Amino acid sequence: MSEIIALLGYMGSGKSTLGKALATSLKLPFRDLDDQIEAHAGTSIKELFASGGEIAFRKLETQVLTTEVQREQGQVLALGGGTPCYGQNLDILHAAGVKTVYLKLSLVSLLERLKRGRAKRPLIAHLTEEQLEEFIRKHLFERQFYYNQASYVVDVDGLTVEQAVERVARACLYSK
Ligand SMILES: Nc1ncnc2c1ncn2[C@@H]1O[C@H](COP(=O)(O)OP(=O)(O)O)[C@@H](O)[C@H]1O
Ligand SMILES: O=C(O)C1=C[C@@H](OP(=O)(O)O)[C@@H](O)[C@H](O)C1
Ligand SMILES: [Mg+2]
Repeated sequence: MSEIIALLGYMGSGKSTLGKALATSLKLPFRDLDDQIEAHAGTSIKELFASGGEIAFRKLETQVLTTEVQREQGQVLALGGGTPCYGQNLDILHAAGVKTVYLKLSLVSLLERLKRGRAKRPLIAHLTEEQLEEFIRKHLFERQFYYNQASYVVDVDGLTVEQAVERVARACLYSK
């Protein structure tokens, strides 16, 4: 079976950014599940949430994920923040032999990043800064149950992109 490394973690943890850099470093193709969903739907995530709501988005997410894990060629796949938390998605990943990596970041660091990056994320786009902190605290607590089931948990708090990539690569390549 092909080697697929999937990055998971909360919104803003760096899945898309580190995924691309990790793929370059490992000389593997890179795919972002959100981009694949947008390509499949022919519209943006924002529009998908606006037109069909989160339930429609989650259905499509599982559908596209199922296609992605069946690829023959190895790849680095950046998941969306909610991907491992819905339906059978975690089982789909692990049953296909995908190595999953949880990019773990503190609440403070996530908040700092998401204050600036919330516009393109429909789940938090409408929140004020104060509401954002409350929301992330609770949401992260709920989602950690799923994130902690990843094959590898890598603490990337305070690391540069290069440092984080090295740590993730080491975790995936040199441990069982
Ligand atoms: N060390 C770092 N590692 C990853 N992302 C970082 C880092 N420092 C700053 N960032 C920024 O944090 C944001 C992370 O967003 P992104 O990669 O889209 O995360 P995700 O896909 O997990 O939501 C980007 O704006 C990125 O430029
Ligand atoms: O956490 C979530 O439920 C979501 C995270 C987003 O991806 P990022 O984690 O890359 O922002 C995207 O899939 C969608 O907005 C829903
Ligand atoms: Mg992303």
